[in-house]
Amino acid sequence: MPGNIETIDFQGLPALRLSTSAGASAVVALHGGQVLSWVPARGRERLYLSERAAYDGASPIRGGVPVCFPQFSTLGKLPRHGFARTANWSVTEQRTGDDYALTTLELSDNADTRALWPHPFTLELTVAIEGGRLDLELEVINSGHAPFAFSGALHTYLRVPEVEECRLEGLYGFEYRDALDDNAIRRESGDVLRVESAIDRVYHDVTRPLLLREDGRALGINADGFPDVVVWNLWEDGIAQFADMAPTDFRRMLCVEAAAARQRIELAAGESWVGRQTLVTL
Ligand SMILES: O=P(O)(O)OC[C@H]1O[C@H](O)[C@H](O)[C@@H](O)[C@@H]1O
Repeated sequence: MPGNIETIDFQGLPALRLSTSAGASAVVALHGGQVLSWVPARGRERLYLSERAAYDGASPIRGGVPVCFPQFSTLGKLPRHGFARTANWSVTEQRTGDDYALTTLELSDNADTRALWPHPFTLELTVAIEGGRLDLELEVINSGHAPFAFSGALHTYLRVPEVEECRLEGLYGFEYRDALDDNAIRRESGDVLRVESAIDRVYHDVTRPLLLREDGRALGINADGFPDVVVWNLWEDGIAQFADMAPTDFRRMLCVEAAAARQRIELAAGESWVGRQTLVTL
């Protein structure tokens, strides 16, 4: 039996469900072009999706993999994380094979995006599942006649059994900006990052794949094109300020984001840029 892709209704929003013969699956909402679920073959859900997430078709959905574009966080004048995560994307490709399923969603400039950001562009997000692997590829195309610059991220919310038991490896020696310490620039001194309090850091120019070890299992996290890695968890006091997350959910999630957050990426007219994030169960 080959892989399968079906159109579904997810909490009232149109979405695609991808599945493979080995039992892997993913759900991708057209709202935001957002992956909401990923279950690897012989595994369990690996993405955090809040039970209190809003599905009103206008708000960002809390969890999964929001696409932040053309602005990461508040690094500019646009709404936080830009407009791609609240825009309606369309499906341009669906492909399945014996052991994989793949879809591409697209978002191009329109009156709403041009009112906020005056540039012609196309975004293509390709989501592919195969065995224990999720591949996300974001292509940014400058379809206009002038250069533009953007920042952004694949804002991946990983579901973890207990955040304090997790160990994130691979960040040793990299410089980071600490948003919770007046944006101080520091250098990671530990081989292993343990999250035991609120964290909001942008690690710069990370050139190694990361490994998230949890109780008895591990996830490889690799990025390409995106220079930075954001690690984010609100912890107890922080999450209390968020209406769309349950108070104890800080224990169930850890954002490890593939990002272009330190410097904007310049894209000449007619040029394109590609960034990827791959998650692999180990
Ligand atoms: O609440 P949101 O707009 O989705 O942003 C959620 C978070 O995204 C990133 O990880 C930023 O580093 C955080 O500072 C921000 O709070």
